[in-house]
Amino acid sequence: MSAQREMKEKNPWPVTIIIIVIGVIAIVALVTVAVLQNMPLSQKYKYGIVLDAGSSHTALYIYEWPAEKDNNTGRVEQTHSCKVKGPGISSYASDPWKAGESLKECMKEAEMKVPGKRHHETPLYLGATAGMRLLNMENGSASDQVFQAVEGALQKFPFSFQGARILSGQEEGAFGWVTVNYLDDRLKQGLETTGALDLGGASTQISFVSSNYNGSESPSNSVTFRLYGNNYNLYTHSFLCYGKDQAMKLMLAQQTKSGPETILDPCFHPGYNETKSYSDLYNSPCVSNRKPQGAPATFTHMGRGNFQQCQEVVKKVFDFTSCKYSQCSFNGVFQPLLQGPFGAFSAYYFVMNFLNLTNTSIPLDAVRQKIKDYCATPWKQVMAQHPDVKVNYLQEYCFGATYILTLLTEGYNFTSESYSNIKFIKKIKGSDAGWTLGYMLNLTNMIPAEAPDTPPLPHAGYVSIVTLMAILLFILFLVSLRPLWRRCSKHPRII
Ligand SMILES: Nc1nc2c(ncn2[C@@H]2O[C@H](COP(=O)(O)OP(=O)(O)O)[C@@H](O)[C@H]2O)c(=O)[nH]1
Repeated sequence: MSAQREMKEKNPWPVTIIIIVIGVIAIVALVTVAVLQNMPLSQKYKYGIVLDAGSSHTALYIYEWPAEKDNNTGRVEQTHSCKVKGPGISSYASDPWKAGESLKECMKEAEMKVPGKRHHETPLYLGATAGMRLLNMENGSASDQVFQAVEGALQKFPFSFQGARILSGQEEGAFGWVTVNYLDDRLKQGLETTGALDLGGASTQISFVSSNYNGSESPSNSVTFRLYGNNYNLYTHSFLCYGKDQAMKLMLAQQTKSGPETILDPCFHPGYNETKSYSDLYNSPCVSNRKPQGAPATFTHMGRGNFQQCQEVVKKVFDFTSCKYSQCSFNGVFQPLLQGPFGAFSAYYFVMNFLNLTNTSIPLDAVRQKIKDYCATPWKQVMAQHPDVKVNYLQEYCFGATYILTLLTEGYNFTSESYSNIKFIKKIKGSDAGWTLGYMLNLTNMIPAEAPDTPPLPHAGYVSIVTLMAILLFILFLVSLRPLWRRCSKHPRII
C-alpha cells in the first residue's frame, strides 16, 4: 500500500498531462466558440431590381446586398445594368403593347443574373419620370394603357413585382440626392452632404442642403429626412420641360415662332442641314401651345455654330422676370443660396465628358472658349473626327454644352468660383448616379432613421481579446502548477 502511494507521489506526470490536455482542449474550445459565434454568416445575398423608365430610354438596374445586413448602409451595390433597346416607354403611346415587349430582353438578362432561388423574393420596381409625366398630362388614357402593358409584361417574370408608377419631380430629385450621399457614405457618417444635379431628357432636378433653408420659404421645395440619427432639410426642385431634349424644343420654338421654312441655328455646327417636321418639333406639351399658325409641314434646320448667339437664344427659354421669394433660380422658382459640393450626372456627364470638360478646375472662361471652338467646327469635320459616335448624340453636343453652362450659371447662379464645386459623375463606387438606388433603399426600408447599434468592439477586436485572455489564463494555469513541476523535475533525477 505504502509502496503504491509512494509511486503515485513520486510520479505525478499522468495527472499533470491530463490537466494540461484538458486545459488545452478547454482553451481551444473557448476560442473556437468565440470565433464561430462571431463569424459573419455565410454571405447570402439579397437582390432588388429597379427599372428607370426615362423619357429617352429605359434602363434596368440590379442591386445586391448581404442578406444579414438589410438595415445597414454602404453595402448595397449595383451589380448589373441593362439599357433597354428603343425609345422610352412614353414613345409607345400609339402602340402600348410594344412598351411591355421592349422590356423583355433586359428582364431575361435579370433572370439570368439573379440566382434562381432568390427570384421570388426579389422586389421589382418600375419608376417612370418626366417622359410619362408629359404623356400623362397630354393623354391620360394613353399613359394608363402604357402602364397596363408594362405591368402585364413585368408580372410574367418570376420576381416580386411591386408596381409601376410615375415619380413626382420632387421624388426624382430627392432620391437622386439620397443615392449620391448614400454611395459616398455621407449619410451614415453624418458628414456635409453633396448636392445633386440631374439633367434628364425631359426634366432637370437640383437638390441640396443649404443652412439658410429650413423649408419655411416655399415649402413645396422642401423634403425632410431623418437618416441614421441625422435630420436633413433638403431643398429640391424639378423643372419639367428643362431636360436636355425638351429644352432643345424650347430653344427651337424660339427660332420658329413665325413658322419659317429655314432657320440658321447658332446651336448647331456650320454645314449642318436637315429637314425637320413642325409637328414633330411641337409634339410635346412643353411647346405644343406655341406652334406657329399656318406653318409649313417642314423646315430646313441649318447650323451657324455660334456659341454666343446660341447662349442668347438659350437664355430666352428661362424666365427671369418675376420672383415672389427672397431669391429665385428662374421661372419664379425659389432657390436658397447654393452650398457645398455638387455631383452632376446623366446628360451633364454625357455632354461634358464628350467635350473633355469634366474637370471643373478649368476656369469657366476656358470652358466657354472650348465650347465656342467646338460649336464653330464644321459639321463635316465633327463627323469625320467622331465616326463611332451616334449622329443623334453628336449633333447635339454644341447645344447640350451651351445649355448646361447657361442653366448652371444663369439659371442656378453658379459663379466662376462655385462652378469648381461641381463634379461631373457617371458612377460612384460602381453604381450609377441617379434616383433608382435611393428609390429602392427607401421602399425596402434599408436606411434606418436612427443609427443602428454597433457592437462595442469590432469582430476582429473581439476575437483577438478572447484569444489573448485564453492564452494568459493558460499561462497562469501553468504557473499555478509550479510546485508540481519542481517535484516532477526532482524525481526523474537519477543520482
Ligand atoms: N451622349 C449621350 N447622351 C445620352 C446617352 N444616354 C442618354 N443620353 C441623352 O442624355 C439625355 C438624358 O438622358 P437620360 O439621363 O437617360 O434621361 P431620361 O431618358 O429622361 O431618363 C437625353 O437627351 C438622352 O438622349 C449616352 O449614352 N450618350
